[in-house]
Amino acid sequence: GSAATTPGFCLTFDHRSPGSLQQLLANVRTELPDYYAPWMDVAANLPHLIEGHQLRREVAKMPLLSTQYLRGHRQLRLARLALGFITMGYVWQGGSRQTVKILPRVLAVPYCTISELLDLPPILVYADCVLANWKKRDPCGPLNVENLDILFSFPGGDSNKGFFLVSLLVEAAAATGIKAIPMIINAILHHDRCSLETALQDVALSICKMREAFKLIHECVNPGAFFRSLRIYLSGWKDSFLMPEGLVYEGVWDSPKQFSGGSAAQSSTLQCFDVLLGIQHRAAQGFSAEYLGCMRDYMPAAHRAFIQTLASGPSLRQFVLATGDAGLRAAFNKCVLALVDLRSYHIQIATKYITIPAGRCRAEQQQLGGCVHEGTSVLSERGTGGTGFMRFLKVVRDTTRKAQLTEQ
Ligand code: HEM
Ligand SMILES: N#Cc1ccc(NC(=O)NCc2cnc3scc(C#CC4CC4)n23)cc1
Repeated sequence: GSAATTPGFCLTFDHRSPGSLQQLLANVRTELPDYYAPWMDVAANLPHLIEGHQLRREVAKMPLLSTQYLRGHRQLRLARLALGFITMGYVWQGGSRQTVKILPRVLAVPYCTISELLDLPPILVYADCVLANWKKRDPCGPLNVENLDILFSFPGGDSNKGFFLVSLLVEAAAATGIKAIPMIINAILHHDRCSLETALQDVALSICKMREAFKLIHECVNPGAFFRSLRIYLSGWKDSFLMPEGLVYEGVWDSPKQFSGGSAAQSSTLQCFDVLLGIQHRAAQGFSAEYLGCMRDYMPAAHRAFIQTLASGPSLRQFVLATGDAGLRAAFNKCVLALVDLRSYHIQIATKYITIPAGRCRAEQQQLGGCVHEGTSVLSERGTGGTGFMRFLKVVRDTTRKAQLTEQ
């Protein structure tokens, strides 16, 4: 990873060049020993097995495999990705009507063993289905939608691919901003205003590029497919009225355990920029502060450590204010406003892909049979089309806006 050159304050992060990550996921089957074919075949066939109501039967036929033949971080991440998709498919295959209360030991035992090794919870997280769930068609080609594909999918067709790949491209656009962070810390420690201003401009530009990448969502994801299908499979079993006790991990723990549904609050990029800019999401409505904080436990250990290191380092806000330099204040505020802009755009997308389909669904509910109404993460409230998450997104956006530096 890249590190600041200043002794004693070393920022490193586990960013892989796309090349090596693409080696990891080049061909899912060959990437793991054949011994693991039972997992990979079911995971690669998940939409078909779920739609054909065969998933339970396939899992019942699965042997209990040992994790000892998995070699290195990449194979552990790939095995975890496959088992995570199968687990979510297994729990939510019957929608919210027939939820499963027990995860069979042939899944639970290896899934919890690998999760323990990777210091991640035994539930699908953002680092699985966005950060590790992709490969390049042409290994030497560019990182764009045409040359990318996802490895595993839920029912919901191409909208799966759109949702996960657009998120990945937004993350990729953040890379230059994240790489500027060690330079910023260095510039603060060396009182180097010029380098600091340049690095802040890189961060602002990177966040603008993230917003550009976001636009792809409109052509790659269908609101109905997202709301009625994909989001069900991302749901968790913590504070869930559908699974009030949580899930029994057979052969691992003898009482049910609760884990939060997948959320992009598990994305480390925006949390990095928040910490860099000193944006603290207060406990307004009791969600945003601890929710964003808790979600750090659902991030890869290296990402969690990077955020912690950043949070314990010198304060960029204090430094910029102390210099009284208008140019630095302007560069800092440009980063904050770029984040506000990104979050505002994201709220519009959440409205198009959740609030509106939820309203339509509720209208249908009055006429015809019901439709599922519960969000993936703990934020959404049942029946109200998940207004809990909308309040959360707006509080986070408004807190970001208040973080601008005014002349002291
Ligand atoms: C169909 C498209 C999308 C919908 C419906 C959507 C919806 C949501 C919802 C409901 C939340 C609240 C927390 C949660 O439940 O996860 C959220 C949070 C978040 N989403 Fe998305 N989102 C979408 C696309 C994206 C994309 C492409 C990104 C880019 C990385 C993204 C980044 C985030 C982040 C970083 C958060 C945490 C809150 C914040 O930091 O502002 N979202 N999103
Ligand atoms: N009703 C309702 C309602 C519907 C959806 C949600 N939340 C939701 O989909 N969160 C995930 C999310 C949000 N933004 C982004 S980018 C990439 C991801 C992802 C992922 C995988 C899960 C790890 N996400 C809340 C309520």
